[in-house]
Amino acid sequence: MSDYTVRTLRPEETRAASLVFRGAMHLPPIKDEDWAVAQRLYQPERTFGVFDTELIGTARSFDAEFVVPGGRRVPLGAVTAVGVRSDRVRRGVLSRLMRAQLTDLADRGTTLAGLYASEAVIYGRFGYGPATTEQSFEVDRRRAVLRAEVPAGGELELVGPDAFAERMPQVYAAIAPSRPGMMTRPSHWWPLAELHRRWTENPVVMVVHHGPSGPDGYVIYQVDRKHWNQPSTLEVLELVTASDAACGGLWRYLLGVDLVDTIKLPGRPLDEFAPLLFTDPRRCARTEGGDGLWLRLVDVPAALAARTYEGEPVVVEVADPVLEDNSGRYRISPGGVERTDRPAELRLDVDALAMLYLGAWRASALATAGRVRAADESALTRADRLFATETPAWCGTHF
Ligand SMILES: CC(=O)SCCNC(=O)CCNC(=O)[C@H](O)C(C)(C)COP(=O)(O)OP(=O)(O)OC[C@H]1O[C@@H](n2cnc3c(N)ncnc32)[C@H](O)[C@@H]1OP(=O)(O)O
Repeated sequence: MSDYTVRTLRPEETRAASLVFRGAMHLPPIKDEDWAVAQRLYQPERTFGVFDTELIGTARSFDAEFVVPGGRRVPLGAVTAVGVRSDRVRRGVLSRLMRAQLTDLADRGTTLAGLYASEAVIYGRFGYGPATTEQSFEVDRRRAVLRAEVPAGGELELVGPDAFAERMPQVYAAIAPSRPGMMTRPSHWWPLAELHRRWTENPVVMVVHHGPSGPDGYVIYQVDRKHWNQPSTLEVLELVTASDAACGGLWRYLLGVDLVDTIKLPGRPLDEFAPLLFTDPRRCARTEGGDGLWLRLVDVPAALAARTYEGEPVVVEVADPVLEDNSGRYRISPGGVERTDRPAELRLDVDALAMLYLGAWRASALATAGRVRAADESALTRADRLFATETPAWCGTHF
């Protein structure tokens, strides 16, 4: 086994980290003219590197706030840009990075860590579990007709490219994050949106809906139209609405965009209502679905205490081999969460706890898969009720 050094990178080393990550993802290096923007993604002290003779693996995180069931916001470490050089994989480099990063996040008092996984087999062993589910739709724009009852909507504002960088953060902060699973977008996130606009061939368009008390919805999209006689697609990059009028107004707008055949709506929440808006719901067809945000409870007692519950108490024994302080028994009830010596009614690993945490998965389903071990059926029934949520969690922010 090689000797490795694992440490946080200095600002002048982040470009090498970007090169390692992008190489691992089969992406070209960031060009000189874009680096001034890209380097703003790097929150100081938050990029880890693994070295043998040189840098061979990296992972970074940035701070945000995350909405948990019940509406409270907790500190989130948003983990991204994970990559190991292809000639050094499967030698434990990622394992060292994950251990260092999680220990660091715990020392900083972070409650949760979150990431989007390139492959679903990577992060479970480090305590991450798929905690939100997303689905995608395609609207046959030329044949789709809105139902007459859909609200007309209020005033719309087309945000020009010059105003984008200023308006987007304002509008996002005013409307989101509202539902469980959403997160704030700190200064270390916004350069991603700017890089996307620089790198995409098709113009990115933002339209804001104004309600009686200010912005209450927006859509960001781009249209891919290769040639005048080929079908063209409008891809919705973001659609957030906080009122029925905003929803109706923005959908009327989208259907009215000329020269478009198909509207693609990727990464939507499980309770997406778009098909209900059309006289023929099949004109808004579900095309795919799968895992969205992966969560890791970094501080299990703080994370469990932050969300709300309904029903009867249950005693859960959590095993966390990476952050061992989390291991132990917790009595979870609507009145609060406490460590306890009472006998365990459910036993599970910390990655399975992440799958329960936002209500995406039920304890009884995890038990069927052997991921939760229950003393009896009643403990499962109580856990199903305790962790259930009214609104399916959805993040809507990629990083
Ligand atoms: C949040 C994000 O940034 S997602 C992007 C993640 N990055 C990528 O997908 C880029 C391409 N892939 C890579 O860079 C690397 O293969 C990584 C980062 C996924 C894994 O790095 P490695 O250093 O090879 O991982 P490491 O050797 O520590 O593996 C730990 C364990 O996970 C397993 N593992 C790691 N990656 C994979 C994988 N892609 N598929 C299957 N198993 C994997 C290993 O086999 C090992 O299992 P073991 O403990 O049973 O022996």
